[in-house]
Amino acid sequence: MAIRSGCGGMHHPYLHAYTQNPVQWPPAPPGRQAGRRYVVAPPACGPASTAQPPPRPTSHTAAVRWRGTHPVRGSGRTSPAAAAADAAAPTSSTPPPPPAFSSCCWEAVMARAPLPVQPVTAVAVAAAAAAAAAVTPSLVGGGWGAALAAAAAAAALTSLAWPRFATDTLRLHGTVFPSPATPGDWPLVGRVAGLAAAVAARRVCYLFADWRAAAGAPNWQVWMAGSRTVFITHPADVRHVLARVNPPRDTAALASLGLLLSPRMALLTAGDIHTRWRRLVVPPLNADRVLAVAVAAVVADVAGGGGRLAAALGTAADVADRGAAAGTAGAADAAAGGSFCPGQLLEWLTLSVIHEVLVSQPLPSDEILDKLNSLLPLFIPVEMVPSPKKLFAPRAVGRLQAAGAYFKALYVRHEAARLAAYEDGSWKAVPPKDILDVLLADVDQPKGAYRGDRLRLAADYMLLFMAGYDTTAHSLEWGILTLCRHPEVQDRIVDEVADVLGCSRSTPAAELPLTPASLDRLTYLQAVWKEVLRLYPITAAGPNRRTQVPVTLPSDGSVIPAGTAIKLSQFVVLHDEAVFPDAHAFVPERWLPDGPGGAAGVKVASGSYFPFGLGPIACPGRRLSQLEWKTTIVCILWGYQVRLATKEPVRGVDLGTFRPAPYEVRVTRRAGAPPPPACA
Ligand code: HEM
Repeated sequence: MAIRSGCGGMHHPYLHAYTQNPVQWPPAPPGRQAGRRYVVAPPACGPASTAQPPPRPTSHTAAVRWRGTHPVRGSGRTSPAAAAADAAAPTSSTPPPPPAFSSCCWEAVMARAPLPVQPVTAVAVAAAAAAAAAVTPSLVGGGWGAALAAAAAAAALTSLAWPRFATDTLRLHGTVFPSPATPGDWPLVGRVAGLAAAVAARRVCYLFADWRAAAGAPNWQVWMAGSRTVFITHPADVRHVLARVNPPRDTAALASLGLLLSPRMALLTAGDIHTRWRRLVVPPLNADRVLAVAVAAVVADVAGGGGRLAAALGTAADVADRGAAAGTAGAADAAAGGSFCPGQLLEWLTLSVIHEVLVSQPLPSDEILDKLNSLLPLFIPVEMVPSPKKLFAPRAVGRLQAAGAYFKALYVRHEAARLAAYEDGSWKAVPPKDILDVLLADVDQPKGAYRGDRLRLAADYMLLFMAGYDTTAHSLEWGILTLCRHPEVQDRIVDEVADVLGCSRSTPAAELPLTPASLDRLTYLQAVWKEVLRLYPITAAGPNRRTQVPVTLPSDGSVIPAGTAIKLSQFVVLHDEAVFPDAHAFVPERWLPDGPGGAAGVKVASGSYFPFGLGPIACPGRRLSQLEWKTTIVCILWGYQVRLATKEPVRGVDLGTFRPAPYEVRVTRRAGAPPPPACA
């Protein structure tokens, strides 16, 4: 049965989609869609390239010490199981046989040998500048000065106009994809203004969904200041590009991260250096003992005597109890502290967990959280200004660098303390107990991931803090919000915990037998987690990559030439009606074999599910985040029922990570729940 989200009238169509009236995707163009499945229409003019780019080399997993303790997923290689799953992917996504070459059209010829954009552009720009310099003095008088000014102006205009003309009109660079026919496209700068407005309004992922609707095709293109971005949202193409071709991330689109400490931060690197880093870090991040530490840290905060979230829940429930006894439940409760905003508490929780995982210590204060939170609003504006960014946004860059220096100092402190502990014997380096042990064991190894580069190591240390906290916190915010709207799902989760883990309702939440293995047995909870992340993917705008070789898309043989920026919008794919029937409704059952689509439906949905990315450089924190989410939800629901206290509709906010606008929850003690722990 489909369960619909229940928050009232919102403004944007895609926000509105989460209300009682889910909107349908606009129909796919003829030939692209049949029933629920994509079918491939033979191209009118067959593209030429039959050659697939060679798969990128994938890494081999696992530092020896951790072998056997981590799942293959995210370890940096494509496992045989993953390859088999890929091979068995639904028919909608199986690459069709390559179309035969037809010499009838120019595009097909160029698809076969797409010209690299930059050299052609450089020649056009130089020619325009030379012509302007030669002609201007004789036309308007003046000497070298006028000639130089004219050359510069001609070069600037040509570098904006030529790539678009060459690609869209002359068709020099592979397939021309449809462009969204929405207002806001200016001839020279393309959709820069529209994007800037969406950034300012924090609705970038919704803009991409608008573009998808306007383009009328799953893959489309937009121009921004002389460069083309191809958006790929056809599920088969997404899988092909991420899991098989695996182009590197578009470092130009992530340059602000490199300003923090080092442009050699793992997220910005590719090839061997990145492979070595993944081999070092991914296995321990997914090792059972590290995951068990994470689960225990969550239980301590949500259900333990001294936890912040536990305290907030307990206080709010006490107020509700008193209000109920005095007959004043409602606004009076809220005024008396009977409701709270979970956002900050969840960020504290997830940062505490990653702190434990990294350095085996509880988070000492709010300082690191404040530093990280102050960074996020800086990234997008710095990203939007041209390079050199220091020139165009000196203050924001200065603040980014100051934050980088803070994290470098933090790493240096942690390293010094750990080395001292090794020295005085209070901490054993072998076997490694946390990520800091793993990093320190490697840093000076001549064949290791870092080879003495401590600045890079500090940058990656910071990356783990950054990537590991707000993503999971927002997934929990979305989860709690969704559960507030669906009390019946709350009850079903509690029943499942009691049944599957064999727990009596009088067991305190802190004593539930929660481990990575036991949480894996909660299949309904798993379905709820997946569905929340489908409806609200945290990196909603999606991974961005840049092709290094020409890529032929399996859906229709379109060719994306080397050097093209591509975006794979999770928000669009994960709301695609062709793959997820009733895509804007909350339907956890779609992930259960006995749900509405049956086992086949689960298979189709799974084939297009990628909130953590896909392929060799997908998110290595998926499992950690999943366990944090499940543990938090179980610990909350075991003791309490949650309700939304905020009356207004809760909007989605895309600030690089996609989160709900702050909202308040009210909690009441669940009937039969054991008394809360005494506060430490
Ligand atoms: C709901 C939670 C999370 C979501 C939705 C998420 C999503 C993602 C996505 C989409 C990527 C990029 C994949 C690509 O480019 O194809 C990524 C990368 C990454 N994530 Fe996560 N993530 C989450 C939690 C975490 C956690 C808890 C950690 C903890 C360590 C983490 C660490 C990383 C790192 C280090 C990378 C870069 C990987 C690389 O460069 O190879 N993430 N994540």
